[in-house]
Amino acid sequence: MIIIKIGGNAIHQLTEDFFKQIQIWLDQEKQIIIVHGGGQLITATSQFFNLPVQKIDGIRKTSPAEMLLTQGLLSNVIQPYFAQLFQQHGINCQPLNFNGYTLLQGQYLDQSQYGQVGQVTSIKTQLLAQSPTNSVILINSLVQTPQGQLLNVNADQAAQALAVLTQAQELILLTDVPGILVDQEVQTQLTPALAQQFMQEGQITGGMIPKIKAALASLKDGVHQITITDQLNHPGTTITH
Ligand SMILES: Nc1ncnc2c1ncn2[C@@H]1O[C@H](COP(=O)(O)OP(=O)(O)O)[C@@H](O)[C@H]1O
Ligand SMILES: CC(=O)N[C@@H](CCC(=O)OP(=O)(O)O)C(=O)O
Repeated sequence: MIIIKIGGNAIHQLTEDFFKQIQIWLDQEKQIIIVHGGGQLITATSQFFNLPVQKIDGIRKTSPAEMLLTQGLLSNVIQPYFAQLFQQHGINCQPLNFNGYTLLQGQYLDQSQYGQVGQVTSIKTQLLAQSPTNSVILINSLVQTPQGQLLNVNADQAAQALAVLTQAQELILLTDVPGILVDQEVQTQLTPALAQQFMQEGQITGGMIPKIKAALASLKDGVHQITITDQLNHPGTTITH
């Protein structure tokens, strides 16, 4: 099992090599789940509609109006766009939480602080078992509570939870930078202690914070290979003990 999270900013930089690598892994009978983001489009659309945009350490504070917009964009705009991209490259793709058909189940993270924001608590494993082989599973980061309420989850956190719950071999966070940069240099390897230090010193900020936290939590919970990079064939930053 390989979990690949593709950030909203990384959507536009997927290369032919990316799709070739995915097909190679599928041919090797690896199961691949892609978790896509879309934060950039959510922010731009919110601003267009004069909805306040507030992020706390990279997590979007989500009002009920913002939740509707987020759900619409992730499920009806970004996910179909991704599905089409895969199909155009000849890769079978199974969207698994498209309009209420959710793989991820969850609960509120902290409603008083973040509003309609969730965290993943479990996955519907029977949906995974039913999905066809030789096909990429494509999901967004919305979760459904036991009461049926949809909540917004940061896509890095969703990918981390999924990696841990599926005991994935590898978690790859694809973003718009070639790795963790410190003094403009990519850190090829980062230990948890160094990562904490760089966050405390303010060398790692904004959207990189949920990525680092997701990487550290995955490492602690048994995911052995965790990479933050901009391309599958670039080494990026490996998070390791
Ligand atoms: N130390 C750092 N190294 C690299 N990027 C960083 C660092 N600190 C903050 N960032 C920011 O994190 C961004 C990636 O997070 P984000 O914009 O949320 O991407 P994504 O949409 O892929 O999740 C980078 O574009 C960069 O602006
Ligand atoms: C709660 C929360 O922060 N949800 C994220 C979900 C999308 C996301 O994480 O997209 P990127 O990976 O492109 O940043 C958001 O609303 O932006």
